[in-house]
Amino acid sequence: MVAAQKINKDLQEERDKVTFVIEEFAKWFYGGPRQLHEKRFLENYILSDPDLQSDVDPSYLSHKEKYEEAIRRVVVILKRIDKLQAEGHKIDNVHKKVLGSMIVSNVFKEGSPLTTHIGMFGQALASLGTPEQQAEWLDRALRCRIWGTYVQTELGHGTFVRGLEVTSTYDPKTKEFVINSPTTTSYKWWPGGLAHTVNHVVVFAQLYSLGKHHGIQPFIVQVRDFETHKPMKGIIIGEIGTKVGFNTVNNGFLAFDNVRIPLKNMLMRNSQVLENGEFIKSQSPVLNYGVMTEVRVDIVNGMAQHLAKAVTIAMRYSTVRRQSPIDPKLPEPKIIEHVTQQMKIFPAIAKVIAIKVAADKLYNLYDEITAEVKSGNLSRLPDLHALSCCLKVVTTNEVAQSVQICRLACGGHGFLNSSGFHDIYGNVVAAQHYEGENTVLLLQTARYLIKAWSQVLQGKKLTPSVEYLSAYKSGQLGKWKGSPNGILTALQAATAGQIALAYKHLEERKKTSSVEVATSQTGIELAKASELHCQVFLLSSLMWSVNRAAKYFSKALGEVFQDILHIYAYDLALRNLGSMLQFVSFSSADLEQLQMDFEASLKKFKNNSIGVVDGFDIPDSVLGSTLGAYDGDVYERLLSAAKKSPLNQEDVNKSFDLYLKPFIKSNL
Ligand SMILES: CCCCCCCC/C=C\CCCCCCCC(=O)SCCNC(=O)CCNC(=O)[C@H](O)C(C)(C)COP(=O)(O)OP(=O)(O)OC[C@H]1O[C@@H](n2cnc3c(N)ncnc32)[C@H](O)[C@@H]1OP(=O)(O)O
Ligand SMILES: Cc1cc2nc3c(=O)[nH]c(=O)nc-3n(C[C@H](O)[C@H](O)[C@H](O)COP(=O)(O)OP(=O)(O)OC[C@H]3O[C@@H](n4cnc5c(N)ncnc54)[C@H](O)[C@@H]3O)c2cc1C
Repeated sequence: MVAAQKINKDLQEERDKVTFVIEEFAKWFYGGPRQLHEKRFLENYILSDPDLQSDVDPSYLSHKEKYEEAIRRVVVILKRIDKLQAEGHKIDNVHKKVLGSMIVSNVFKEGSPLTTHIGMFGQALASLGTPEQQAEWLDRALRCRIWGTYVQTELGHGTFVRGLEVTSTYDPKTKEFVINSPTTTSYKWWPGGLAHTVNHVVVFAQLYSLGKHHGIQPFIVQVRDFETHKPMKGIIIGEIGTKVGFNTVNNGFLAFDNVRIPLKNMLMRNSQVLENGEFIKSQSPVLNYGVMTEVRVDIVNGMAQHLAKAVTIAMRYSTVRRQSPIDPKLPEPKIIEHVTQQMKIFPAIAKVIAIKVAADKLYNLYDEITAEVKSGNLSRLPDLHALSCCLKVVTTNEVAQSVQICRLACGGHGFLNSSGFHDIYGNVVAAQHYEGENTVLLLQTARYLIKAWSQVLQGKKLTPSVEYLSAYKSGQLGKWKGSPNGILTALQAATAGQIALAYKHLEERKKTSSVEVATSQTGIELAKASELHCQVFLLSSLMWSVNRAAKYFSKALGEVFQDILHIYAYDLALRNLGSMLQFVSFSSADLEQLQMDFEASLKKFKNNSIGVVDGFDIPDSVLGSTLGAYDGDVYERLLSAAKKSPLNQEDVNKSFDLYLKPFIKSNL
């Protein structure tokens, strides 16, 4: 990988201790040798374009310049993909594999204006459009010849989709829909790329036909002219301003002043409007929510990758950095020798793997269930919805927290933009807001859990992800054992106990209130239950995967997986003691032992920790960090990045002559 590179001595010393073959781990992490090879090929091919080698650090640019530079880079990459295809390389879905992945995360540190085109517009056409509509728009969209975005949220409503205000009224005389934004709160607000980038949108609006209301439906609208890129007639469009992160995503607003579109522009795979205005209902209104589910699944996978970047930086830096003698007779140690440093970083490494494994399982479930839905069987859609909602929430929350911990683990230097943490953090916390607010999504999962508990009470059989509720009801859970398996059982007991309590309080409240009010009043307990249920899923998926690894991988790698499982399980148990204590009996000796086991697991993993982050296989060109580069040349990189600051391009800044000097003189 880096044969010619001079590696920092301390880093090399730690790498020499690694007991497993890193390449074997990397192949597993990327889903197999072919996938790893393809990822590396694309990274090299795309990122080696000379036009991406510019010395411009976008963090020093103005808001407007940042956007313009982002669009320049988008086009460089699109041309590179065209070149790749012209040279005969056949890679399925190559635009998504490049522009919707970590490969470009250092090119677009604050997000890409094409992310929602890649991640949502195409999906909306594919899952909501008819074959004729796909023939008209999908291929051009996939080849990036038209650019679009997913326009749902309004100033006044994001969560409660049924409350959206934009209307689409069918006019049978002209066979057109008239799209209109009746109020200020009906301005569409937030969609990525909407402001100045896209020329098409899939917009969600309240459909009216022949005087009747037919709920929220999707429509495709051209918002900018192909030649001039000026807004089309009746389109009011712009940007919403700077944000905590995501500043090159070009999030926009949009209002419609009686914009007319032809009948064929309603995406009619599910519901339809006929020429005479007659409305044909879809099998289920939630079919229009499919794109959101797909993105929630993508987010879970994305979170593993963002955290992989953060832990790679923190781990390599902690190996290179030396500070504060532990034994006064010895030199200052690598900071990773401090056990508290291990406590910060190793559980975060374990989380990357747990989240990756959960994302893989969720992808499989998604593929299975969407195939069933396509053939008209919607019976397992609630399983997918419940799992994708809580995983989106818990992984974005956990990764946001862990990225912070990794940043703090790098001391002062972690606060520099050049460390890379700031941009990772901005991208991660954005995902706590978008694609369904986190509390709201937990409450969606809770609806499913309450139904499952009611089935348990009726003695019915449950789907595998909630089967543990039956085991709890029949008294099989609740005894503490300090192994990962015992921790899983204790967490299952805590979750089932929490669901049972929420159910009981819900039933009590239903005696005096409607079911909706009672559910709202029980929200705190319901959200807690969902969060715990998700932790059960994460731990059980990791256990399943680690046990499987024992069969398929070398003994050395199998042992590393076991170490990771132990760290993950102990850390999770320590963080959830409060919830477990309510439903599981512990002695104080049990808790003391748990703490000891956690500390021992950190120690055991230590020699392989650097190997695992190397196995995440993130090249420097993707990592983009002064602290985390493969060679560990931290201090030279920090200095050379600082020298690039525009303020350092001159000895004296003009503010001296303008302000400081006159002030000093006037006080003489
Ligand atoms: C460069 C590096 C890249 C790396 C990659 C990183 C990965 C990232 C990938 C990509 C990045 C993309 C970048 C940004 C994208 C952001 C995009 C957006 O934000 S688009 C807007 C999202 N908006 C929401 O999510 C609204 C949230 N609200 C809702 O979903 C609904 O309105 C909800 C569920 C809260 C309430 O809906 P009700 O009021 O209409 O319906 P009710 O009555 O509650 O539910 C009816 C039934 O339908 C089920 N349901 C609801 N949603 C469902 C669904 N999606 N699937 C199946 N069932 C669903 C419910 O559970 C309920 O079922 P029962 O009655 O309990 O049986
Ligand atoms: C970076 C970013 C990118 C985005 N990209 C897009 C995009 O491309 N396309 C698009 O259409 N949208 C996009 N959005 C919008 C996003 O999906 C919504 O902002 C998000 O779904 C949250 O909805 P909201 O803003 O209405 O929050 P609100 O619902 O107003 O949330 C505010 C508070 O109210 C609480 N609350 C609301 N309802 C309930 C309830 N039922 N029970 C309990 N508590 C409740 C929430 O928990 C929260 O604490 C984006 C947003 C961001 C931040």
